[in-house]
Amino acid sequence: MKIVVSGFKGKMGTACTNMVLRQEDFILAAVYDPFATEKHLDELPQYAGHPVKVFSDKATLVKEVEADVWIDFSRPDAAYDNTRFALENGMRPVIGTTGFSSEQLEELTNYSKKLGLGGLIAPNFAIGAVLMMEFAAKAAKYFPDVEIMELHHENKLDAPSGTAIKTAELIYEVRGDHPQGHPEEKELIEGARGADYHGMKIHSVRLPGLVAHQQVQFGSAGEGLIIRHDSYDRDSFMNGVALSCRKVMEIDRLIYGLENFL
Ligand SMILES: NC(=O)C1=CN([C@@H]2O[C@H](COP(=O)(O)OP(=O)(O)OC[C@H]3O[C@@H](n4cnc5c(N)ncnc54)[C@H](OP(=O)(O)O)[C@@H]3O)[C@@H](O)[C@H]2O)C=CC1
Ligand SMILES: O=C(O)C1=N[C@H](C(=O)O)C[C@H](O)C1
Repeated sequence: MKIVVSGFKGKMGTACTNMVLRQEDFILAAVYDPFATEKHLDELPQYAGHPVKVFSDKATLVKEVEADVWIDFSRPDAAYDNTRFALENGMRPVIGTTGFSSEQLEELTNYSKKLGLGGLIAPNFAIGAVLMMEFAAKAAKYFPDVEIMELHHENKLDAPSGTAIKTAELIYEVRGDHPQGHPEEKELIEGARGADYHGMKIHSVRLPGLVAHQQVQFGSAGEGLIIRHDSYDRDSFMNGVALSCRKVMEIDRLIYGLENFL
């Protein structure tokens, strides 16, 4: 299977290129980044002995390279364009980049169906994070009062995280709208109670030293329940990305969420 890694210079892009090079049935056909130069390959030890084409221009890439899968870990503001581009050019998208609106997800899904091309957009590729979301949705049936705290490294561009949004969506499916806290509560400093998603609060923490962590905290009369997941290392996402590259070859439309492959 021939794979392009988009955003290859980044933290996740670097982990993905290493992962692709480690898999016997994967070929790293090309790497893409709008700001890349050949010099970047020389600087990256993981490419030693592997002739890989580097592109800073998508149009040139598709003229010179044929690939089955487009892995993308770039920026929230590039996620839609890159996914659309992959589909338009016959590459199955495996997208970890966050920041899609629900309208964009719907449009891309419809487009992939028209083309009959498989793909996946997943806000989190760590198996433990998928389980955390499923457990949280299950608990919400019995514990409708919940707050989500997501904690990430200080270079993260989007807040709340894609994982927190997906978790909130799953919980909303179970419990619906549910105002929380005192009806007369007032924020003395704006934002003190976090973001509000159908009554549930989402808090975003950004600190050096963190990777990706989320705590879903439930409260009920006289008891509490905390479901927590920690990614200590970006390797935590790689089994999910590798699995998804194989699975998108077997389906004929774009899907949202790694849980669909587990
Ligand atoms: N789904 C999941 O499991 C996970 C998702 N993520 C998501 O992946 C994304 C990337 O995260 P991370 O690797 O930490 O970020 P980084 O900032 O480390 O890497 C992003 C890279 O993308 C490059 N880039 C900028 N614009 C484009 C573009 N238009 N096309 C392709 N590449 C581009 C950047 O280049 P430059 O620096 O020169 O601008 C940078 O090298 C984020 O949205 C994050 O939330 C992260 C971890 C797990
Ligand atoms: O930016 C990150 O690092 C991560 N982004 C994803 C998200 O927004 O949920 C997945 C994971 O939390 C790491």
